[in-house]
Amino acid sequence: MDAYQNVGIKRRMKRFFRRDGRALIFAMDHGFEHGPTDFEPVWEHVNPRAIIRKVVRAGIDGVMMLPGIARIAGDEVKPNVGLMIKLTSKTNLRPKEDQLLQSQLGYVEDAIKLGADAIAATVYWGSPQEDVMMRQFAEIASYAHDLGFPVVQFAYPRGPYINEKYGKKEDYRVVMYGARAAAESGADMIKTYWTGSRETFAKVVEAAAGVPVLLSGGAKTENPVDFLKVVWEVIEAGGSGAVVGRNIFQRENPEPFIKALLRVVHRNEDPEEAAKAEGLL
Ligand SMILES: O=C(COP(=O)(O)O)[C@@H](O)[C@H](O)[C@H](O)COP(=O)(O)O
Repeated sequence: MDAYQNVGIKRRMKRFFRRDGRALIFAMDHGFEHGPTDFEPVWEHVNPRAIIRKVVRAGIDGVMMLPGIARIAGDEVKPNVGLMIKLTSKTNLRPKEDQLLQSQLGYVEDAIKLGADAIAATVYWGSPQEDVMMRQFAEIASYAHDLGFPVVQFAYPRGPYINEKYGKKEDYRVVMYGARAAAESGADMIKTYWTGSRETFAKVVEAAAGVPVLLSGGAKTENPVDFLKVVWEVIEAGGSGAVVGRNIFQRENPEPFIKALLRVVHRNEDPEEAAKAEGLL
């Protein structure tokens, strides 16, 4: 028989993942992490209620946010949608030498009070401050797991030695290393970078040894089909879905785009066909 905690973790994972084991999650921590200028392309989306209402209406599986946004607008995340609360971040205003650190800005108890179904934290693998983030993640994960909550790691390889050794942080060997480190440190879900091809992303998924791997969206693509194609490759590679921010809230009309993404994630639809079906082409 499972321990109580395991039952809670499994049950809460299902708040995000459908029966096919995949999820499309909306990310909305940018006002803090990048600054409100990220919302300038469609300024009405600076209002968390306005954008969350749209993504929920479009059928999103989960929403990720920091505790303060959950306090302001968490009630827009309807009970059938998973709520992921992230407890670490940094501002873009920090001096450059401190940009490779995510600090803890909230507590597991508060995320639970706010109705979280999962708790998230970032680790910049390869950062000179990797040690701090590893400990932060360990503390958050240990406590959340004790209480039956799944923990999501944003496993982002970033640091000077990575650039020196591999040239870029998206090199599949680096992303694969971060995903493996996330799995070995006890994550229940992993969010990481696109590696540029289905073959290399498949290796990232394998390195994660059964822990679901989700794509971290990245900058908005001008042509929506370009992003749908990346998500399609992620799914074909065995990825479990995507966590998407700018590609959603920087679009004037995000609802048909989300519906097209859901077609790709949950129905393996061809990206162009999905875009056509939702009137994007
Ligand atoms: O990790 C984040 C930002 O990462 P970054 O430092 O911009 O690479 C998250 O805060 C975002 O929520 C995540 O990147 C998903 O949003 P998009 O990248 O799709 O906008």
